Amino acid sequence: MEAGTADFAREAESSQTFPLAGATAGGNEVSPGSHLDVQMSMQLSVLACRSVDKTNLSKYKTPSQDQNIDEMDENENEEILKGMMNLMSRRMPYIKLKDQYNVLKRLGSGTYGSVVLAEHKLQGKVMALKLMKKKTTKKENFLMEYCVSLCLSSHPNIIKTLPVAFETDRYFLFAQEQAIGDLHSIIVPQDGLPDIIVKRCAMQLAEALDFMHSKALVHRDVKLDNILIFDQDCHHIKLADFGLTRLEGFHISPLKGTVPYSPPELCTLEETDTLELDSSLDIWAFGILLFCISTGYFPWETAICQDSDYEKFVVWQTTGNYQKIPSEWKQFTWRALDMFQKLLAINAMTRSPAIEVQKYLSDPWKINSLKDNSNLQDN
Ligand SMILES: Nc1ncnc2c1ncn2[C@@H]1O[C@H](COP(=O)(O)OP(=O)(O)OP(=O)(O)O)[C@@H](O)[C@H]1O
Repeated sequence: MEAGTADFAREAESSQTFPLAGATAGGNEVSPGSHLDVQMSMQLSVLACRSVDKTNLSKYKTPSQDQNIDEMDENENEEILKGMMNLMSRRMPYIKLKDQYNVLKRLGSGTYGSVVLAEHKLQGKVMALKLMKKKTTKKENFLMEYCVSLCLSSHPNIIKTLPVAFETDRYFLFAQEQAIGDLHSIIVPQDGLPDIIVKRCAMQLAEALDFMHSKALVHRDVKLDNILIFDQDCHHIKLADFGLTRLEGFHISPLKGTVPYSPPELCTLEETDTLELDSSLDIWAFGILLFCISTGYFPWETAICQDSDYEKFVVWQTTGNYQKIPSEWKQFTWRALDMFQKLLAINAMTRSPAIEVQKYLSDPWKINSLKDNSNLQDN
């Protein structure tokens, strides 16, 4: 069994235990209620199981096969996603929200809609419902986000999407487990979070990104608001919002995604040009996010040379001259700087995989945390 297949199989089992509104055992009908039937959940999960795992394939490939395997990988994943979206599209129930759910409160909102806490009236199950306005959301994009979220949700650091999706007059909706907030809400501006919490977040996010990237999926919107927390000390955090997620190789236009997190190759893209999507885009955003949670601010606004903060970073990187370290980077230890240089490599081809951060977890990252440690030892 390929890595990841067991997770998806577990997902298939767990979706059978999720309360099903009026589903007939083994039948195809979806009740006027909102839950997917058992067979539908199984089909989705089986399709997800077939997803090719790049890390596993690479064990068997010779260098001359590289290109073919990558193409096969992406094509197969695309077919799987299309299959899931087709199934979903044909089975998605149409309901009146108020008939089946009590909306308890708003949990958050974003560019494409809002997220509310809701209780299923019959089953009493409480869940987060993501609502996307039909006026501004193509059904295809909704289905893509839902299917990608469902495929990835077996990972412990990715938000769990429930087999519940439906439409109302005004919205497309799907359900997820409820978090207590997002990383943005706990960052202390201009100060950041303590080293120990930053490293906790780094480790969990690296695992989530590594999992996505092994399925040839690129998140494209890694940012503070999209990291959901389950406790104030970040012992348990999860990557969320797969609205922009696409397969590697997809062509993206300039300025999709959030600017301070965008890598130079995207910021400098001409209006009419496109960029072939690659996981290195998420790695850059991950590096920026780690800087943000460590310091409480962004290292620069936009990764273009007209931005003086970014320009100083480029000079330091291209000259390799440690005398040229910009002041805001001097608060980090040599080890942390080494890690940041790998995540924020200006040349996208040389950026490390997210999981590289694991090598740095036993070192202090902030210089003031070194002082704190020595004070602790002195006492
Ligand atoms: N499962 C959840 N539990 C608790 N809060 C959530 C959950 N999902 C989302 N939120 C909150 O709602 C906010 C918006 O959610 P989300 O990012 O999914 O919406 P969006 O419209 O896709 O946003 P964006 O503008 O980033 O594309 C999040 O930043 C978070 O604060």
